[in-house]
Amino acid sequence: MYHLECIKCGAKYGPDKVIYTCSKCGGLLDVVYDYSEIRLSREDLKGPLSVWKYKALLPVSREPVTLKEGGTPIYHLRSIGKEVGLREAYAKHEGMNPSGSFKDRGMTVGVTKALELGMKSVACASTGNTSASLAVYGARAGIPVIVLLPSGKVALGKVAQALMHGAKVISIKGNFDDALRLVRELCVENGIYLLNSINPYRLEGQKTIGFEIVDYFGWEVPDRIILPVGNAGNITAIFKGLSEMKRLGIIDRVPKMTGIQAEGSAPIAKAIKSGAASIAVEEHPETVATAIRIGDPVNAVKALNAIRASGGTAETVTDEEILAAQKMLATKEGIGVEPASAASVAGLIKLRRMGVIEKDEHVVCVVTGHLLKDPETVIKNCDKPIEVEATKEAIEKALGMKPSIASY
Ligand SMILES: Cc1ncc(COP(=O)(O)O)c(C=O)c1O
Repeated sequence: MYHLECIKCGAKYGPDKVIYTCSKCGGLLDVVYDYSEIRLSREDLKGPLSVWKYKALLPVSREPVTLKEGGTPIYHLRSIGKEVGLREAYAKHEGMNPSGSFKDRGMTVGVTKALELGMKSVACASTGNTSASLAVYGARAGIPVIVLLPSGKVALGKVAQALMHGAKVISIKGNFDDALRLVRELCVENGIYLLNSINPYRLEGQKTIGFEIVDYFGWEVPDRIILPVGNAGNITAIFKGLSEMKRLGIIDRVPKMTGIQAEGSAPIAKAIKSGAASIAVEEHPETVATAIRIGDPVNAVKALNAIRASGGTAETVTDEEILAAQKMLATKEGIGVEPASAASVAGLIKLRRMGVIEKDEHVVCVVTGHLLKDPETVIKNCDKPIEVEATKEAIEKALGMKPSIASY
């Protein structure tokens, strides 16, 4: 059994209530299980990785709306690790989920919950990936999807997905924070189910990233998990899930949760660095990593706690560092990710060079979305294809080769 609980005033709500924040104090809600009832051991968790493998710690009872999400690969970062002097550096590639980002973990649970609650339509505001994922899972479930996007600031692949999977796409003349404020009002006033990460059920799905990481390493807990941070749902979710596993005796500690933000959009990193109790909202967030272009992260309170309680940290990286890390991952490791995802690896490089990450640490970077999500940024930052006549000689010349014998 489980209920919803306000993290601020402790008010409790039944699992069937459609509610996103505490109606008494406005605080964020958590899904809280009756942990004494959950019998779960390492023995019960044998078999391949997937979101629904961890059903005992997920808050739905009906058949899930699923596209076989989760089970994403973990890669050893041999070249990057060598370059920064870190043997145990890994990347978990969440771009290998059905819609190409980690959001699918939240949506398989969130959309299933929407059906369980009898909701007839779903909506979200999005920097792109949430909308793509919700469109996919709404289509799978057969319910209408509405998405609000900040006009001109969403990567092309993500808009294409939302459109093709049949969502009603509204582009607003404002930023993500405006879109989220508006969609919250829209949902509450019109009985539409809100599936942004303020919805605690969505975060339950996302916590399975952490489960899969410790499961993959044979329940050996990495020293640190590094994530890009936007609305701060993911870092919060992974911390919650791993804290639950610790409570159940499946693991013995929780990794240092480490959040990376783009320099122009960094309210959480700034609060961590200054020791402030709460964030100062960034009115005009800006970064090439549009997925994390968020000035007023809705899960800030939870994220600050996750970082501090785990002994982690937060850091900023420049757009140049993000794009350089994206290129390094692509060309030196064969791992294709979108800019926001590369922020975690840019953060790894920076924190290692600063000496914050020690050389014998075991570190996992979560790379959150696939390279093809944002083709425009790639095209802007790579050499253009070389156009030549359709002859072997022209190709050889373009490749700087000596003309072959046959052409004499
Ligand atoms: C690719 C990618 N990385 C990171 C994030 C940030 O995740 P969160 O909002 O949970 O901090 C997002 C959010 O949209 C994203 O799409």
